[in-house]
Amino acid sequence: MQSLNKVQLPIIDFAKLQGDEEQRQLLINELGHAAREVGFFYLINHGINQVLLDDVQRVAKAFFALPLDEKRKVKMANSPHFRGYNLAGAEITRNQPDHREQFDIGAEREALPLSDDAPAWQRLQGPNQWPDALPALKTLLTRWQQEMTHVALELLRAFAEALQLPRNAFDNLYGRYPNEHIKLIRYPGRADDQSRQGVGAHKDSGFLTLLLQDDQPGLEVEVNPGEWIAASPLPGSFVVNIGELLELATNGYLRATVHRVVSPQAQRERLSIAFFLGAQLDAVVPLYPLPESLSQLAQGPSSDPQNPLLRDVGWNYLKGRLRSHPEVAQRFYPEYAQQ
Ligand SMILES: O=C(O)CCC(=O)C(=O)O
Ligand SMILES: [Fe+2]
Repeated sequence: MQSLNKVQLPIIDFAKLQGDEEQRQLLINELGHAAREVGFFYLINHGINQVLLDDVQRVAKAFFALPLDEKRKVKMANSPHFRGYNLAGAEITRNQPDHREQFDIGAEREALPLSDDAPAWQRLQGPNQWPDALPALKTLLTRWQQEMTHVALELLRAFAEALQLPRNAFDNLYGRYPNEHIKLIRYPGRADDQSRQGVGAHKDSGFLTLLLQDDQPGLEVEVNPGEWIAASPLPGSFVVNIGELLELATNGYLRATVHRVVSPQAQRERLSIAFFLGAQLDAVVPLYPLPESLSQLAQGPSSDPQNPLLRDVGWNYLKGRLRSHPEVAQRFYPEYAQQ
């Protein structure tokens, strides 16, 4: 393990996208390299106001500080749409509990009226659960979701350019209804003799993830098999990583890199806010025709054999949610919980 506080991942300066043509090209090349070689990078000058970053972190902290009773009123186990609060230890990655407490929201939409033959993933759409005890949470996270979607989509278009595809190549995949997902996460400190799995090693399932972390280390990235480096906190930045949908869409040319979080030491805690940009639930991920110079480097998506990828976005997303949240699975999706 190398120094925990050194910044070792590439840094992408998003302001260059607004610069002259030379700067734009530079940024697009850097982005292509970062995504291909590491699959993780810091995004700086992303355009989201520091006041909003601070407000969202503050309200997330205030949420976790609510009495347990208030948090339980919005527990995820009540929601067929996988929205709401989970106690630390409730989520499972690689068959082990994750020691993190979390609050999930998604795109705020009405649940679909379901016919008997509707695919189960249609139940993923629906309203969020908001705590009455903290009305600012809804206001701030709704704004956060809008602004983050904007940044993520601009980034995705820059990715398309880096792949020498038309700028709007991915537009019809996320379509008018991108499947956004926000997770507020608190990692409690753990004693040395306890499991330190904050979240177990995994790939993210969507297109892109943008993560706002506080000043506590813990996030680690597997840059080569068995070689982990720290994604140390870099103030004002987002840590961005590629999800499985982009890996799938590029036949593995882009990497969805495995990562994990190691719990803080006892008496500490770590707070992070993840924004996952997914595709429209009814989309099917095609294989995009990359130019020869890129496609010859693509080796196929290196899917986790324990967790094969599906091109049908809704099914792929549902599969991930069922695996992570067995309580919701058993209550609302019993026919799939058995499998
Ligand atoms: O909290 C973090 O730093 C990372 C969280 C993460 O990887 C995830 O929730 O998918
Ligand atoms: Fe992740």
